[in-house]
Amino acid sequence: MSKGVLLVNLGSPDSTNHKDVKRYLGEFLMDERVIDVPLWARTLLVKGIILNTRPKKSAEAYEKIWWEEGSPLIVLSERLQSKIDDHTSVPVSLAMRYGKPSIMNGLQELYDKGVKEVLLFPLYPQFAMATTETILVLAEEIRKEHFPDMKFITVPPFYNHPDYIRTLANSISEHLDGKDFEHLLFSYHGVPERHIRKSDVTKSHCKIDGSCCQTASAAHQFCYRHQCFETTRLVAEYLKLKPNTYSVSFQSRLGFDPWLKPYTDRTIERFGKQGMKKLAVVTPAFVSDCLETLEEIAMEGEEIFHEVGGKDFTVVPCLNDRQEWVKVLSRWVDEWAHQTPVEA
Ligand SMILES: C=CC1=C(C)c2cc3[nH]c(cc4nc(cc5[nH]c(cc1n2)c(C)c5CCC(=O)O)C(CCC(=O)O)=C4C)c(C)c3C=C
Ligand SMILES: [Fe+2]
Ligand SMILES: [Fe+2]
Repeated sequence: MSKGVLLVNLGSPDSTNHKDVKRYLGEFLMDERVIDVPLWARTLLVKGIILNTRPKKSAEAYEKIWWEEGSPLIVLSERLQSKIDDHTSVPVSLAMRYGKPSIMNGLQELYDKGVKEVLLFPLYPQFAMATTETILVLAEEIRKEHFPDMKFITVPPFYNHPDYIRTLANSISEHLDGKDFEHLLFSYHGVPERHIRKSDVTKSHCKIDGSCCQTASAAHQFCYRHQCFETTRLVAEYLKLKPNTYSVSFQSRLGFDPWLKPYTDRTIERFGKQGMKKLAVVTPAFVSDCLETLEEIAMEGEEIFHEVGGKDFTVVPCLNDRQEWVKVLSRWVDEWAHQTPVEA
């Protein structure tokens, strides 16, 4: 059976104009796995409130980070896809969960090349209902309706995979080489605490307290918080970071519900107020630089740190199309592509 790969990332608006940003945010936030309330409440919240105010603020933010070629997230994802495609023996396509290129188009592109077995590859190291799960659910709906003879295999979250940990650790040490910093902050995209409880397959493990994520449980296969802590622990171990020289925080909170804590903005502020002068930040929930890393961390985060007396603020770029990362992903793809199927 002919094989191919579909890399899937989050997506961006088509441009920074208000109409495009509003359309993109509408599609994103009306996803029941992103704002997980009943349809009537989501419609009221998103169309009645958020879309009246947020697009202006978001468009201004996108304006600050937009490249001549387009959205950094899309451009960087395209570069990654093109390099993996060059390094592997099977066709590799790219899709976005929201906006363009769509998952439908990505699957069609592979189908037109004769692909019948697709490696679905969500570009998220850690599992979340708002990222990995929503991609898999939509892709399956499209498959059933349009490509019933296609078969899917899914790449699981790779938050603790030794290749990913090594690549991330090498990228951190390379970017911080020769830089004198007091603390390394691992800032992950946040999610509402409710999402963690919803994804708990045991229905009783995730208490979101000091210890649940460190106590072995079947829940951790789908626990975003556990997986963020594990990525951090393994990278810290690899880099031999000393205790208290690194920590975890969660960024990009939206709305009034409790999200995973501690919040990144408040953490940066606290560090500065405590007299810290040199802070480094890495954002391992994102494989490609995007609005959340280039604007929220590199611009807003730096401003907060400076306002409270901090001096050096260093941001480690995402893995993007880094050579070591391209090699790792290409090897994962080729290992899958050359597996001989086990006869039933
Ligand atoms: C309201 C809920 C949101 C949840 C839950 C959420 C989870 C989540 N998101 C990412 C990755 C990205 N998010 C990005 C932008 C972004 N995220 C939200 C909201 C939620 N995200 C909004 C409203 C936006 C748009 C921008 C804004 O108005 O602030 C991006 C950047 C996209 C880009 O074009 O650059 C990424 C990437 C993860 C990994 C995640 C859960 C783990
Ligand atoms: Fe987000
Ligand atoms: Fe947990």
